[in-house]
Amino acid sequence: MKFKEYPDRDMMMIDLANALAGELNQALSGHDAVSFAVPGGTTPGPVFDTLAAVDLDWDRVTVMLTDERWVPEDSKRSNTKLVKERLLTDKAAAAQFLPFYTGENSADDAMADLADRVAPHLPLSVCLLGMGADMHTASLFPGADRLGEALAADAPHVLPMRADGAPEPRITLTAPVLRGAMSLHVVITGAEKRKALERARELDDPAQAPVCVVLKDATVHWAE
Ligand SMILES: O=C1O[C@H](COP(=O)(O)O)[C@@H](O)[C@H](O)[C@H]1O
Repeated sequence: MKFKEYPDRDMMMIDLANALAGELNQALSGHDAVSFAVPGGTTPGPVFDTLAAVDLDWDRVTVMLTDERWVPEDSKRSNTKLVKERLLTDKAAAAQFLPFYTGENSADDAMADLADRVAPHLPLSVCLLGMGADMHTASLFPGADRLGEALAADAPHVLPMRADGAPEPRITLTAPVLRGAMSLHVVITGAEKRKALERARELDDPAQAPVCVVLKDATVHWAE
């Protein structure tokens, strides 16, 4: 794991956005189309604000979420809402977006079709993840109902997930997809998450600390 500590959050968000833009640009120089997976939640908004204004061949970039909450797009809890409002604006509005929430009754109903839609975009060119203080990443939560399946080497690309720590059902990219990304970053803030990261490294067990699935290959970005 590479760990980058920043003097403050503003510097981290700008620096990280520039690093992601550089990696997307490099991927675009070698491929006709590239994929970019991004987290939802409360942390990545400022990274998206900077990235959205970057000059890139965004029309050759497919953006997807690392995970989605099974709520309609107009819900405050929707990760799609965040991405549409903060990332897919300005220059990045030219990117393609691959939504996970389909409006079907449940994430289980959507899973097979969604796995087929994700497949052509793998391996992910660039993947940015968040992490919760409970050491979940994407929607791989400790104790989640299908965590074992999602951690398996032969896991499907996406799986529905329910967990005590998650107020609504989720759909998430699985461990092999996340681990297979050509470039992996995790963005976290605050003392609690830094402690959680240290705990995850001690445990070194994705069943207890799901973020461990990516830590070996990821750069973790942290600011107080
Ligand atoms: O529920 C989620 O949580 C994680 C972490 O979110 P944060 O609010 O603590 O930054 C996020 O990475 C994930 O995409 C989201 O669905």
